[in-house]
Formats: sequence, structure tokens, C-alpha cells
Amino acid sequence: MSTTGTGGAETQAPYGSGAAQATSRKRVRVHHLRQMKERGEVWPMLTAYDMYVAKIFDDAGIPVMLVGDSASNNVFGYETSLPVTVEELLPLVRAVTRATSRALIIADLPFGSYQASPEQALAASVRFMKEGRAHAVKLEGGRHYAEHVEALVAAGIPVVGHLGFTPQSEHMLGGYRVQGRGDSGEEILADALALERAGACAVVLEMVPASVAKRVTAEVRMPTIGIGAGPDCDAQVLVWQDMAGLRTGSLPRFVKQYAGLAETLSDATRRFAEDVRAGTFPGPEHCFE
Ligand SMILES: Nc1nc(=O)c2c([nH]1)NC[C@@H]1CN(c3ccc(C(=O)N[C@@H](CCC(=O)O)C(=O)O)cc3)CN21
Ligand SMILES: CC(C)C(=O)C(=O)O
Ligand SMILES: [Mg+2]
Repeated sequence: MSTTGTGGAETQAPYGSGAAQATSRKRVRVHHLRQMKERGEVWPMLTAYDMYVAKIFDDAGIPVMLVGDSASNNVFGYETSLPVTVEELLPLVRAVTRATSRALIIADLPFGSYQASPEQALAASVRFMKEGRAHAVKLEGGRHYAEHVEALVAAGIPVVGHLGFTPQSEHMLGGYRVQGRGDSGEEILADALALERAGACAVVLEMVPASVAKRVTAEVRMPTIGIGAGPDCDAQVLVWQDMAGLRTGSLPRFVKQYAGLAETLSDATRRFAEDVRAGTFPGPEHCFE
């Protein structure tokens, strides 16, 4: 059932440069991630937590979205990543998968839902795949989670790893700090290789020196997804509210703002409030006879 050109459905990634990107309607699958790496195609990724936003990203050609445990901060208003639960994240995952038709949707396993054992990781991941309709899960950690990754992969669940600054371990890491400087860069590479051997399909590298990310990217076959990890990763991810300027105040150095949604929404809100107070909304065109 070949669809396009020379590649056919098995080898032609649904996204990519040129015509394939504009025309394909197929859902991205995990094997496409490695294909994009092999072709040298760098891809964009964003977090998403709800329907309208996920649909905009899907239509804009974002091939992979993450329903991050960063919903803890950016949806639920907790101070850190730690409090958010599977119960809180599941409906967000479900909304994002329901709202999209092309992007691959990754569910982030929250703190406490997988660390205890491969069995615990499997139980949480099955919920995200089954109830959330996610296409892959992500967990934080390196070689110590190789058995967890193996158990998930054996169950048919694609797994993304996450190394460098891992927010669920902020108390162990001593805050929001760059990881892998100096000799510890080797540890990150060793962890990435352990995850790959265990069957991970990609790995997030968060706040590591660009040189370390470049080296890891060269030495693993799975794609690396950078956030504060320099330009040589196979993909780049940002939290969408950071990218779009909905979150204001002091931002991490790795963020680039592409819009000012906070200001736009604040202006709209003030004008609505003004109109209501002045009696100029609703007008006749908003009323029924
Ligand atoms: N909105 C949002 N964006 C994120 O990138 C994000 C979340 N939330 N929540 C979960 C984690 C936490 N992350 C963070 C949080 C803070 C810094 C930060 O303050 N970075 C500073 C200090 C770095 C340093 O001192 O070395 C920076 O300037 O980058 C970085 C990543 C990344 N994740
Ligand atoms: C920043 C990304 C990689 C993440 O883990 C999250 O949003 O939770
Ligand atoms: Mg996360």
C-alpha cells in the first residue's frame, strides 16, 4: 500500500522537508524518528496539554508533542514538577491525542509513578497508552532505569529517555543547574548508551553543554531531543507557554519567545472588561430578538 514516491508507507516519514510535509495526513510513528535522524532532518517538538493548542501545533506541522509532567507548573500551578499525578495528567494526554491526527504523542511519566520498579513503570505506562491513547511514554533517568525501559519495550510501549537536568530530581541535583560539565559528560554518554541498549527510541537532553549533546548525538542511533543542549541535537523541544510568551517573568536561558501571548490575552481581557463596564458589550449584533 505504497503512498508516495520511492519510499512507500514503510520508509517515507509523514513529516519532512517539502511536499511530504505539506501533504501527508498519516500519524507519525516512533520508527519515523530514527528515519528522520538518518536523513539528517532536524525536527521541532513542543509540549501540549489541551485541545485547541494541540490542534494548532498539529496543523502547523509539529511532528511530535509531549504531554509533559511540566503540566505540574504550567497547568496546575504547582511550584515544581513533583506533585503532579497520573490521575491529573491522564485527561490531558487524552485531550491531546484526541485533538491531533498527525503528531506522535508522548506521555511523560510523573514523579512516583515509575521509579519503584519495572512493574510500577509498566502499570503507569499501560494507563497512559490505554486510557490516554498515547503513542509512547517518557521517563527520567539513565542506566538505573534500563530494566524499566526493557519491561516497557517488551510490552510494546515505545520509551523516550531523559538525561541531564531531570526536574523530578531537582532536590538531588541542587536546583535548576546545567548537568554534564567536565568529566560528568561521560556519565551522560554512558547513560544514553544504556538507554539505547535497553530499547529507548529517543532521548531528551536537558541543560547539558552543547559539546556533550553533540557527542551523544553522534554516538547513539536514536534521536536526541535537546532543551538547553545546543544546536547539534536531532530535535529541539520547548514548553509551549515559554515559546509563545504566555509565561512571563524570568525565563531559562534556553527559551526563545516567538510570540507575546500573555500581553495579547491581557489586552483582550482588559478591553472586554472595559466594554462590559461601559455598557458597549453586548451590542445589538450580539443580541437575539
Ligand atoms: N515553563 C516551563 N519551562 C520549562 O522549561 C520547564 C518547566 N516549565 N517545568 C519543568 C522543567 C523545569 N525546567 C527548568 C526550570 C528552570 C530553569 C532555570 O531557571 N534555568 C536558569 C538557571 C540555569 C543555571 O543556573 O544553570 C537559566 O538561566 O537557564 C531551567 C529549567 C525545565 N522545565
Ligand atoms: C521539557 C520537557 C522535556 C519535559 O520533560 C516536560 O515538559 O515535562
Ligand atoms: Mg518532564
